[in-house]
Amino acid sequence: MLSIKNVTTFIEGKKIIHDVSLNISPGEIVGLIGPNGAGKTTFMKTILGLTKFTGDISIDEKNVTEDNHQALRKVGALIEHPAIYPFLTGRQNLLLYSESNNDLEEIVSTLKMENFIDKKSKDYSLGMKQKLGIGIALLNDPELVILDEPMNGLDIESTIMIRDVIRKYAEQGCMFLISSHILGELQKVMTQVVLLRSGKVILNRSMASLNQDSSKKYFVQVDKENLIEDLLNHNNICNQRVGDYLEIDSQNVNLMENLVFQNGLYLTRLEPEKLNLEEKIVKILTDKEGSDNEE
Ligand SMILES: Nc1ncnc2c1ncn2[C@@H]1O[C@H](COP(=O)(O)OP(=O)(O)OP(=O)(O)O)[C@@H](O)[C@H]1O
Repeated sequence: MLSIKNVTTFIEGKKIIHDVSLNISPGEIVGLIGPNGAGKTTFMKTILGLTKFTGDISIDEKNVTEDNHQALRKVGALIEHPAIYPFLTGRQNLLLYSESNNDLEEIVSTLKMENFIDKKSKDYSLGMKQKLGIGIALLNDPELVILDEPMNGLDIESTIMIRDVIRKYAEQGCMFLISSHILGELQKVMTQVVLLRSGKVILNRSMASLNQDSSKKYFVQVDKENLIEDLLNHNNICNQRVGDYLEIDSQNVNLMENLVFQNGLYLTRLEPEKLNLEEKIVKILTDKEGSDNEE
């Protein structure tokens, strides 16, 4: 378990991360999102003991401090640019970190790197470097893997492959913290979403609960459109016209259905509101902006 309690990070005396708390359990894939400059990379670096911070960070109850990285023994990371020696081959780069040859070979094959792994990495494309960087992060059976924008430079085939690899490792209990600007991509793998803004966590939710949330409102349409609004108003059911349908709260759906039935109307549409993740995030950020301005 990764446990982060009240962590505040300073860079050059400036507070970049503000009092963040977060837990990640084995098998969880946490997506870290937020606007440019929100502090995602800094937060990841802090977990890796690379910045000054106050608060507590522990991995399996071992504390991470700026000068004691023992707790990070089972942590793999790819932050910003992969740390690759350009005049070594990909395999030689992996060998610098690897504790087991079998594991190394498996990673080369899982990440489909056979056709370039024995060439000098100075000649690699962006995508090849990225795959090698992810390979280094996955070496030695890690308990936690931290990936900053892992899909950078990857083609569609490689993106799908990396997604499958992340899922496979998570199924075996590995924890992931992954940042990405491509929300749709993260959405396909993450089990929990953390939204950072100005160094503060403004959302930390499981994807399951976030998806449930979107069903708070329902769209309703009936055959005799002119009657339904009056019927709902008469029975104190709050509703709002949006184009050619009405929007009502989910707790009023049963009542509305009974009224429609009792009054001989026919429901032609009843659907939960489904915002996509991007719309939800924009809405959360805009709402937060509004409440900040009121403060
Ligand atoms: N070495 C540094 N010196 C000074 N300020 C820094 C340094 N590193 C980061 N910052 C500041 O910290 C804030 C957060 O930066 P960070 O790179 O963590 O954000 P981010 O969410 O990863 O951004 P992006 O999505 O653009 O990559 C920014 O205001 C940035 O200017």
